[in-house]
Amino acid sequence: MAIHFEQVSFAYDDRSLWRHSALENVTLHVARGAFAAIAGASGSGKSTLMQLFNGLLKPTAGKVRVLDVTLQAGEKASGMRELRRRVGLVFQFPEQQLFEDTVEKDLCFGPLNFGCPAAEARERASRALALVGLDDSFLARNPFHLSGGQMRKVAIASVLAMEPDVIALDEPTATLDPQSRAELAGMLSRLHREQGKTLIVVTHRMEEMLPYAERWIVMNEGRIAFQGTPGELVREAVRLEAEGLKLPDSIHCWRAVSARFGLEAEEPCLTAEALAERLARLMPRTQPAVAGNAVMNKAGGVPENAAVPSVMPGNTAELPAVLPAVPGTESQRPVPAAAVLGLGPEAVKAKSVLEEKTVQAAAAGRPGTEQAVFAVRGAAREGGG
Ligand SMILES: Nc1ncnc2c1ncn2[C@@H]1O[C@H](COP(=O)(O)OP(=O)(O)OP(=O)(O)O)[C@@H](O)[C@H]1O
Repeated sequence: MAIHFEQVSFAYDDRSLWRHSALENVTLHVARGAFAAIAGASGSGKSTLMQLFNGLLKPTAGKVRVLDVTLQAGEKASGMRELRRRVGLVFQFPEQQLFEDTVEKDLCFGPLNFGCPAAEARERASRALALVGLDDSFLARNPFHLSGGQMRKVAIASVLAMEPDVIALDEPTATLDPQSRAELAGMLSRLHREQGKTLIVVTHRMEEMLPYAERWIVMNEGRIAFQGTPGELVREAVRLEAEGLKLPDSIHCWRAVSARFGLEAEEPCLTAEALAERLARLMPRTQPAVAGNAVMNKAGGVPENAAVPSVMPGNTAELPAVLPAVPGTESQRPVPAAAVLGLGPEAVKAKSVLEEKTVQAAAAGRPGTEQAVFAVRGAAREGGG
């Protein structure tokens, strides 16, 4: 186990008049090599939790075990320096911690500080930069002359240069533009897959990490509201929303689709690609190549005069080959998949992660067609998502 918390509580300014309890009775575990995500409302204790991972904060009650170091409330711990090297924390806006006049100096700072010889520190700097997808030409550049996304990557590389076993990042994609956010999320996933690092990402954009995180921890007012797999998260969705957690639309969309087609026991499809492939497999085997070319009205809803087929499990032949276009509307956006599938009122909850995405789903083994092309778009909900 990389991280194990046993009934951990933490209070800022403990034993003072200003005592503020941030964590209460938290028991959690993250396996070695896992990709975990921590979600929860602002102030729910996510950043505090993260700072307990490398002993930056110590529990005021309970026991924290990280790798082979135990931090017990009220006891002095040994091995803290090594723990800080092995568990790298990337704080919000890490680029604010860059301070040298070249990227190379910034990347070498940590390793040199931990006694690494200069030549090895430079090798590590180059390797860390490659891991975040930047080449050696960046080494000589001034970090303050880079784009926001590049600075963020360099700041993450400066933690990677320490070659930690566990990396915890607090809102790594905050304030980045959509393309840099997607790039960074993909880069973290690669780091986890190819380097076998234990990765823990604090996020309030759950949808960004849903394709990657295999374990979720949800905080609510300093307590654990949920921990488990994405499938378990979907099953607990109603309770979590009742407790005030806003869940991403991809979860609503899968709940609606899985309830409609009796797929609740399956692993959830929480990305547009996975959902499109699953929908492709619902298609009848003899279906010709399909293009969902119906259009939406301006509000993004289902056109009133669009035929909404009734599709039941085992009765998928009723899916129309080509969805009807609606005259007199300007939009040429694809019709909402959820509504086309006859999901009715549930689909209203499913504004899309799938939005604006046309997905090619392989439909292997289907006579007569090599690919079913789905123009997939979830039903729009004003202000949702
Ligand atoms: N240095 C501090 N001193 C006193 N209280 C603090 C301190 N840092 C955080 N807190 C309080 O502890 C609680 C948990 O804060 P924390 O920053 O861990 O939440 P969070 O879930 O990470 O929030 P956010 O998503 O806004 O970053 C909050 O009530 C916060 O006000």
